[in-house]
Amino acid sequence: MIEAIGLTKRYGSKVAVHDLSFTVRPGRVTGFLGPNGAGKSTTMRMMLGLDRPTAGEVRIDGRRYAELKHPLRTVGALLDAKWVHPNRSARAHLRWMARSNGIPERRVDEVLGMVGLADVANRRAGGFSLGMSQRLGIAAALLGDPKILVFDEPVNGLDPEGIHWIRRFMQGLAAEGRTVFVSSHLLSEMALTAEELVVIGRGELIAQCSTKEFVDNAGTQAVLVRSPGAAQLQQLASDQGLRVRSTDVDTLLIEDATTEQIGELAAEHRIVLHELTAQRGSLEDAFMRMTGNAVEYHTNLGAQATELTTSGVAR
Ligand SMILES: Nc1ncnc2c1ncn2[C@@H]1O[C@H](COP(=O)(O)OP(=O)(O)OP(=O)(O)O)[C@@H](O)[C@H]1O
Repeated sequence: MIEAIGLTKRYGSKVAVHDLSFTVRPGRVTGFLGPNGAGKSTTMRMMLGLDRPTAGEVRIDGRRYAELKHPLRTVGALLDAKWVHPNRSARAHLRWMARSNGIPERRVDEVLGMVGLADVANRRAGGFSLGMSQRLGIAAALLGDPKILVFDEPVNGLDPEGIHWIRRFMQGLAAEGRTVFVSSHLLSEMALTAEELVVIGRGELIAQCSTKEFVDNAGTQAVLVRSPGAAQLQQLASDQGLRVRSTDVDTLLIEDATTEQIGELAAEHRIVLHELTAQRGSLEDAFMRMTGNAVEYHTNLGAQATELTTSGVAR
């Protein structure tokens, strides 16, 4: 389990992370979601003892990183896939890491097999594609067989096959009972990968909840209606305070409404409907609205939900 408690990081006057508290539990993939610059990498670096918090702390199975007796056996991380000596082979790179951390060398071939790099184990890591480098980074994270894994944007720049592989691999690690914490700036990606989400914007917590709950709330709801009585229905819906756009003579788009609501309104006034369809706005657009600046967004997502003020600062 990973616990962030009141985590804050300032770089001079820049506040990268502010009073961030959340919990990451084992047995599922938890997505760490936020737009570029939201503070995900900074938070992950603090988790791994690579950056010192200005305030607050991170506990890994109840301890600070610096207190862990065998860090690599407790928590494995992929932060920067290109962090290898370019002239070393994949196997030599992992052997060097294993040796310096008291991990038996036989584990090297095990992890190379797990990530599908056994056939290229003796090739120069500097010549690896991004996808292969990511696999090597994951192999390094797995060397100590840790129960906790932290991956920073592992699918960035990968082709669909690479993305699919990493997604399935992370889900497999979680299914073994491990704690898997993975960052991304794409809600659509996290919706397919993670069961639980920690969402941040401008260094502050926006929500911690299940992915389903977040996605259900993130998409804007609208109802598309096609009807010979569109004009009358437009008037009725407007009278109820709904925002209605007419997209064609017989077609309306009614925002923040449900199909039940519009269907019943039409029935009450004996208006014939030819189509009644629920429409979802783009998930990414909704996500940017929720995490970006200059938005007023009220959410009741999860226990730790916060409310964004017009300046985008959570309170
Ligand atoms: N060493 C540093 N010195 C000054 N500012 C920094 C430093 N590291 C990060 N920042 C700033 O802190 C903020 C958070 O950055 P961070 O890299 O953690 O965000 P992120 O969510 O991981 O985004 P990205 O996906 O773009 O890396 C950004 O505004 C960034 O410019």
